[in-house]
Amino acid sequence: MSPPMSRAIPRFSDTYRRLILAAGEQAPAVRRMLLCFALAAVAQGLAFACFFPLFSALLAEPTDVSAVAMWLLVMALAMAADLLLAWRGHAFEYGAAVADVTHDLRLRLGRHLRAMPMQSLAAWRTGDLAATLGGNIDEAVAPLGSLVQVIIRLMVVPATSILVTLAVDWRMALAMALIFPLAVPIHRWQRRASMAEHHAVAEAHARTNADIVEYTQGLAVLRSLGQAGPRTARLGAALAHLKTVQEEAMGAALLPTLLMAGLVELGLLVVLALGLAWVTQGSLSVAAFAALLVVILRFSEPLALFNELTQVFDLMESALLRMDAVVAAKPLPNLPPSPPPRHHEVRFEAVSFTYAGDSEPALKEVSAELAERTMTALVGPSGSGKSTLVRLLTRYADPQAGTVRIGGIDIRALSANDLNRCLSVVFQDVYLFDDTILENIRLGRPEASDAEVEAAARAANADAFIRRLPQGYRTPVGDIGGSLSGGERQRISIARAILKDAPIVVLDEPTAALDTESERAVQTAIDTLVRARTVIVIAHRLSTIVGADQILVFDNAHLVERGRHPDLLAANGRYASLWKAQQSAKSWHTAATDAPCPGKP
Ligand SMILES: Nc1ncnc2c1ncn2[C@@H]1O[C@H](COP(=O)(O)OP(=O)(O)OP(=O)(O)O)[C@@H](O)[C@H]1O
Repeated sequence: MSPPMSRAIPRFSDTYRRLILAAGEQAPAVRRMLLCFALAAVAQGLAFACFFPLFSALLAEPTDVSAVAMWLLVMALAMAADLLLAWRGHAFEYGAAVADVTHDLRLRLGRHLRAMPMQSLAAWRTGDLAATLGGNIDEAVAPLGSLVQVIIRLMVVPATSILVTLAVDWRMALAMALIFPLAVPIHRWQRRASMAEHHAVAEAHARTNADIVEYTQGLAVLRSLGQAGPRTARLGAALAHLKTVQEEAMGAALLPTLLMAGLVELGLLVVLALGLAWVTQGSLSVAAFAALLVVILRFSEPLALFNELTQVFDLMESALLRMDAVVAAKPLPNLPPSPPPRHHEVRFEAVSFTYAGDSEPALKEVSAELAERTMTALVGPSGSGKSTLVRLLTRYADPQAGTVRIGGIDIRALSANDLNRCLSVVFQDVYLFDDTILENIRLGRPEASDAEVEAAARAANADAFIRRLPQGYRTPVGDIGGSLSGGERQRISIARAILKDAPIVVLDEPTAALDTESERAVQTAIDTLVRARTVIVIAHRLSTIVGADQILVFDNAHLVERGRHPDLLAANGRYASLWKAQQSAKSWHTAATDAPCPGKP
């Protein structure tokens, strides 16, 4: 999904404001470009207006040669000014500025993504974000020069011509302006339809994009589950939806466009009829009428295309809106800054948290103290709030009530860098980037030397298998990604954490999905990582945490028990029943595997 967006017809002034915002540091250049286009259009309007005196001088008896020459000169000067100003405006488009705007915009949106709370980021699907950061930026910026120039011209040239004509003959000006009162509602109707369709097309695009990314990323899993076919059908449905929406969009825009073209033709006929009547009556000179026809023909044709042009404009608007939605996600508010903590015990003080959109809290008034250099295990049934507690420590989001402290300091007073330096998180799913193994480990501490990376890998029990890879540490993950086992990926992730050397380590049960042999190798790596650190481990298999200094037992968003393994067993409460359930499942499993296979002696 992506955040909702407004569907009102955008005013040109709104698009202008968004464009200037999107242009960032290049905003003055964009403003200059728009001004040049507007002035060029005024110059063109003035050039057209010269037809009236020019034709009058030309058709006078006898021909007023000096006046003809003068008006031709004025016309030529106005046209030269038009050309010069338009060229000046285009210099922006053809210069590096458009590339600069696009580049800056990507960087700025990237910075927003980094500062965006993880909870807001999680609301976007990956493909959706990729479409916004990739395609939408180009859609918003690329048409800037040519499109804006044409639209400005279409609005300013007729307006200027009409104003000048007003000074010559108010009836002709009125006749020329006849087209506009009817054109405005048709134009608004067309834009309303086109805006709705553009949103639908943009959403369908984003959905298809996200589906394609998900499909390709999950293809291995889908194949293993035999679901590649059914899922392809789902992707096919998304593509079919996109096609339908695109067809509808074209259909919806057609009628207003045809009406507009018809209206312009009708306006021409009316002006023609009126002009002829006035000429016959003798209240309008033939020269003025001829000039009127030239001018009106010159701008009526592009006016008929105005609707089609504004559709591209709406595409730009829709892209700008999607970027606005990224920018609208504000970073979490910080308290007045504090220096980094000097010790690293963790305290949760009456913390309550409800996810955006959920009605039930995920944590309710949880208070716990995790002493420095001790191991705390979080246990409890699925959905009881264990991961949420850890997320609050990483500032995935801030709790609605209560405080999280490291070394006595409210984490909202720590800079993102200081908080990040305090924490290493080892997840169950390890993400490896498309780079070498060496660089993947170096992510833990980018300034680490090769020797330090290798030392971390040795400590994480990963050195031996890395050296067996075709190019050792310099093997690109893309070449071997699929052939690394879960345990090997896990050890790369632990090597990262060892290299990072953060005082607090969070383990999201990294051995849960491993076979016994990999588990042993990873456990050795973990033992090195957690030495002399404050450790929080989310555990599903209670047998792995019997030695923990403290076990926090969660149930339905509440912290219901705490203590060491033997004490909790003796208390015979929630933990004891979880333990008994796991033990009996284990003995049932052993009994089942010990039993002879049916049909075998
Ligand atoms: N991103 C999210 N958006 C909305 N609700 C969420 C989100 N993540 C978790 N929840 C809800 O919050 C509650 C606590 O979830 P949490 O992941 O903290 O539980 P858990 O104990 O870690 O579960 P598990 O052992 O299955 O990982 C659950 O009801 C869950 O559905």
